[in-house]
Amino acid sequence: MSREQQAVARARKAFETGRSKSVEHRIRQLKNLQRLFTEKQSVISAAVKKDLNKSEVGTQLYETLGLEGELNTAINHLKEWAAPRPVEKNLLTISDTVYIKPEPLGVVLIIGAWNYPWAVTIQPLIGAIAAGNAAVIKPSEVCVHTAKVMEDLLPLYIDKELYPVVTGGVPETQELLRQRFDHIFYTGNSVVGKLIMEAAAKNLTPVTLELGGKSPCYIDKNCDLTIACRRVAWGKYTNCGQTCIAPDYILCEPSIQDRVIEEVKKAIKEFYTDNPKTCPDYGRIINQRHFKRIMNMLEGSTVAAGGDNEESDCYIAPTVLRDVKPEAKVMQEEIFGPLLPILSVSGLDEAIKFINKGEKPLALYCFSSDNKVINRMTDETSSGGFLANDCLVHFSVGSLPFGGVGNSGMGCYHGKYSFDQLSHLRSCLIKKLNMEGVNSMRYPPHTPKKLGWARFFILNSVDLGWVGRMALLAVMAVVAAVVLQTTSVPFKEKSNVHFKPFHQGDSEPIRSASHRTAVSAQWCYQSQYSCDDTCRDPIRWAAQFPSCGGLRQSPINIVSTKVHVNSALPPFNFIGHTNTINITVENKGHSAHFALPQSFRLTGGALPGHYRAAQFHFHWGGNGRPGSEHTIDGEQFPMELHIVHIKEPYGSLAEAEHDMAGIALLAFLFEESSDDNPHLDSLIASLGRVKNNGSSTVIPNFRLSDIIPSDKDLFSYYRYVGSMTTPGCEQAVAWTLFHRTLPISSRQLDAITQQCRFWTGQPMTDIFRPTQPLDGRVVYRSKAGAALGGVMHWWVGVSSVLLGRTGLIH
Ligand SMILES: NC(=O)c1ccc[n+]([C@@H]2O[C@H](COP(=O)([O-])OP(=O)(O)OC[C@H]3O[C@@H](n4cnc5c(N)ncnc54)[C@H](O)[C@@H]3O)[C@@H](O)[C@H]2O)c1
Ligand SMILES: CCCCCCCCCCCCC/C=C/C=O
Repeated sequence: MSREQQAVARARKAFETGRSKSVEHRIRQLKNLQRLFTEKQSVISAAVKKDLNKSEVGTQLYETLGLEGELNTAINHLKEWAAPRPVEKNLLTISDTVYIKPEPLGVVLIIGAWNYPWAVTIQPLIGAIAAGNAAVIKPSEVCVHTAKVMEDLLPLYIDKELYPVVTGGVPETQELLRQRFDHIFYTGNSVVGKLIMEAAAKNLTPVTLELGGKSPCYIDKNCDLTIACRRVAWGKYTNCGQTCIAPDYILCEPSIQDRVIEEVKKAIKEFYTDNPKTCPDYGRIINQRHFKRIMNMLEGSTVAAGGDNEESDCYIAPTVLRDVKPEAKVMQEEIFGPLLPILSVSGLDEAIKFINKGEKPLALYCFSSDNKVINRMTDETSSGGFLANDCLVHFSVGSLPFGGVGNSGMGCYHGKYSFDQLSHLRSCLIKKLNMEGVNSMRYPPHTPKKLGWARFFILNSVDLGWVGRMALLAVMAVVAAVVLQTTSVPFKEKSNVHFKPFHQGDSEPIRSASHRTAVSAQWCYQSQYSCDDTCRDPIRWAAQFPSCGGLRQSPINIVSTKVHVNSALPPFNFIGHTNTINITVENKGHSAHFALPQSFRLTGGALPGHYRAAQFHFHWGGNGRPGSEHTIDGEQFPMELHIVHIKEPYGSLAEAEHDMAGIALLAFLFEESSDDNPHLDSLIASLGRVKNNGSSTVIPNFRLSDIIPSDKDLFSYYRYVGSMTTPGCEQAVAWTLFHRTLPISSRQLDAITQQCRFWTGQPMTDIFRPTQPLDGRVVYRSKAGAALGGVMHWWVGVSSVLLGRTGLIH
């Protein structure tokens, strides 16, 4: 048996013991890797210095810092990633337990490249360990010193049977490729990528190919060229251009070429001094083969800056090439070195055409102050990743999938994507041996009538929460009976089927804090949108947050003559609202949130369960403009208060979002009064203390009952099912909009709207989402004196209306 065969066989045997599957074992191994990076930083850096002349700080900044971040994320989220993931169901599966169970694939082969030898080898390993696999690690032999350090150090920290390191070059890798793996994760060039895929095909082994290619960089004349060129120079010359996502070449109009050259030259000097050769932050070409390859590319091009080189030292200065033609040698393959060609294009149209003529790149960069240019570039091209006005940094955002498309690769990783990429996402459906009547529609003899029912059951997905599900089960039992009446298949079911919801914890992933931050950093209100700002305003939320384009979106315009009066909407019962407490208010970047304790609770109001308060916030306009989210008969009110409650036992919005009534939102509209509303004074004052995104303060001795009327006085309200009004627009909200308005003076309104700033620094005004289509939903209005007994009836009604949109139930 060859050394490679032995390593694979040992890893397989270790995998078969089952120990890699235990979440505790995975976390322990990841923590051991954390320890390695804490304890052996200097050994790691010394080897990388010898291989690529990277400084110790450079190695930390570009390689190990990212790994430490990935380790933290994996350790903190592993339980949630590995937990079963409940999915939406259709009516046929409503009483089943339907979920995705991530499971390990088996033994993964990781083949690393030399340019960021730690980042591209250990980052997939983190994913492989997190997903419960065994992994054979093959570092690049080109990075001689680093490969040796990996071979020596990894077995000292992690389970060496499960995760063996196999060193060697082409023959050793090919021997490994003759073994059977459950996944091959390769990083390197596209030519070898094809060989890897060919070898994998023999065993139908899935592959992830992290390849490279020529990543274009368009610089629009409409932008700050000093900043753009500094960022491009950083992206290009870091690691001497040997970065998979380095901007390969610049496309710009001829009129700005000279300025671009001057600005890039200035940045080179700023980063690497007048003599980059002696600068500790400027690297070297990995070996003489690559040195020669890069130098050959200069043939036929005009050097505008740099060009110095020394073969014995593998040194090539940061170099800029001007007036480069598409036929030039340097444009025929990925440069992977410190040459920066500039090609002339007549404008955006030609740049897009040029990019689309080439292979789909790993990264595409566009520098412009004009959102239209950036939008056209994203809309009309394709690439693994897209960055506007910066380079490289998307690699460090763990919530973004990193990977290529077409010739630049397949599959993706980083953060949870690494976990998913190296897991099998197994579909599970656990049915009970009852409710056979419902199945009769699929059993022969097949009839058009049964097909009609089958269409209804299959084409409707449901997301109704517990009470809704119970109601639908009742509907289904009736349907089953109807189907049976016409088919004479024996129906032996009891209609009181017990549905077992997931337990909190093993149910769904809690959305991570980093994810929420990423979400909040990208979207904006209409008032923030301007030519200079690239944020995503409400009409474009859905492009990034698909739920925002759903059919149950909020806010809405309520047409008072079209609401359905419903006597099954009883009053609420507020618990804790009269308590005096200290509350924290925080500027969240889009609005200010006033945190409420979970001891504040809500029942009644025909809500399907008990709810715990989470926070309240306001939506306002600015400069005398109204700012409510909901409108009544087209009228927008000065301000709107939302009190957010989460259904028990959910602990967060993420947990509640799959339940149609997982969130109960109480909304109050404000009307302008001539006198101040004294109860708002402390809130208004607190906003003055949280002017900027992220700032917070405490309001002492606060009582919610001071700003809203008591539950006894709140029997009159509108109810409909909708969504959160900010991204991700989760369609999980039972909305209650009270008839009773709250007073606020114009002076107070001005004070509120003039104090805070958005995350972008602009004044926080007009923070409301425009009203959304009703899309067939019904708005109900409560009728005073209703009885609690109608709750179930009411939710069945809501369900039927939603389902009735198909025309099958009325
Ligand atoms: N997408 C990414 O994340 C990423 C990251 C780094 C590098 N890259 C790309 O990788 C390329 C540079 O890396 P490289 O390919 O020079 O690295 P490399 O020479 O280190 O090769 C990569 C791996 O492939 C193995 N290998 C080489 N030839 C082989 C063969 N004939 N059969 C089997 N295995 C073989 C090597 O042993 C090595 O482990 C560039 O194109 C760059 O863009 C991509
Ligand atoms: C505040 C400092 C942020 C630094 C972020 C740097 C991210 C750059 C990542 C460079 C790429 C590293 C891995 C490259 C793989 C492909 O070759």
